[in-house]
Amino acid sequence: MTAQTLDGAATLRTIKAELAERVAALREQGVVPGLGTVLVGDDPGSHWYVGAKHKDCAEIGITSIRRDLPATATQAEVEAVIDELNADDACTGFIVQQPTGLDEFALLSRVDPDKDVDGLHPVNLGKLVLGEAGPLPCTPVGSIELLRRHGVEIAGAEVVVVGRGITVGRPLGLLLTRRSENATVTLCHTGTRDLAAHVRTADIVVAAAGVPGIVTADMVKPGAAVLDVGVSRVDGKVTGDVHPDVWDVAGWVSPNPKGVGPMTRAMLLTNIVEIAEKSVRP
Ligand SMILES: Nc1nc2c(c(=O)[nH]1)N[C@@H](CN(C=O)c1ccc(C(=O)N[C@@H](CCC(=O)O)C(=O)O)cc1)CN2
Repeated sequence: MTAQTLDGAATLRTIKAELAERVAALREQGVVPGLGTVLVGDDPGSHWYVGAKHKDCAEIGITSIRRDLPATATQAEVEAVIDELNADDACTGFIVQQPTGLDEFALLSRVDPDKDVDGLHPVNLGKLVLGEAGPLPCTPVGSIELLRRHGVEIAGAEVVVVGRGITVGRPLGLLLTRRSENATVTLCHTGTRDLAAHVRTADIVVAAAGVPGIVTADMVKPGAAVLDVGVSRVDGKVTGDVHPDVWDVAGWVSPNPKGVGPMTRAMLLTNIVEIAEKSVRP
């Protein structure tokens, strides 16, 4: 058996086509959405991600405001750029690309929560805990959207998330246990005693530990859906957390690349468009 593909690249194309229509409608009403990015340093991966985000924006009519700073930039210099984007009316929302090597909690906290298209500001993460509306973190919500658009049943599913990071694992547990998703979630991490025993129970596995190949075929229930979120670079090549032999057992697998990564970009675009639409119809 070979698993079916949870195709993030194709889904991104579909979502961009849908959003292009919404952006065109906004422009007709005189609203031009704009994405800002703050990038610190020379990490080639981060440069690629930021470049891809601006390319996506250009394709669907969102304008770009790009602020690239050298690796020597200080906390105060980055905070000054954040203040500038907070005050810029042409900037609907913006992100500080991680990692920065600086105090990221302080940087995230300085972003105007209403412009936080990453959904990672403490106020917006707090809203997620409380079940209030707000921008949602892009990778977790993109993972759910990928499953939904491929018809994978989430309600009632046993989900095992491997990884408790702030950008993926923790918020994903909160999203999946909302009434609208109704999944049962087990959050595993480096302190989990028997990871394989937990993963074996799962209808849906989300591998977001950043450990190449940590989820192997012997751990996966036949027919399960497996999302590969982890990104490591092995010999310069993107390598995920899901071992290739999982494709022989699972029902669905998201490849890596071309799985969850493009969905992160799709949800960033969605967050910008939603904030812009709110400015027209609050
Ligand atoms: N401020 C943020 N920083 C980071 C986030 C984030 O959500 N907000 N997540 C990751 C990186 N990330 C988004 O910025 C991201 C990851 C992957 C992709 C993507 O499209 N990947 C491609 C392949 C890329 C490659 O070949 O290297 C794919 O998976 O097909 C986009 C964005 C950390 N930082």
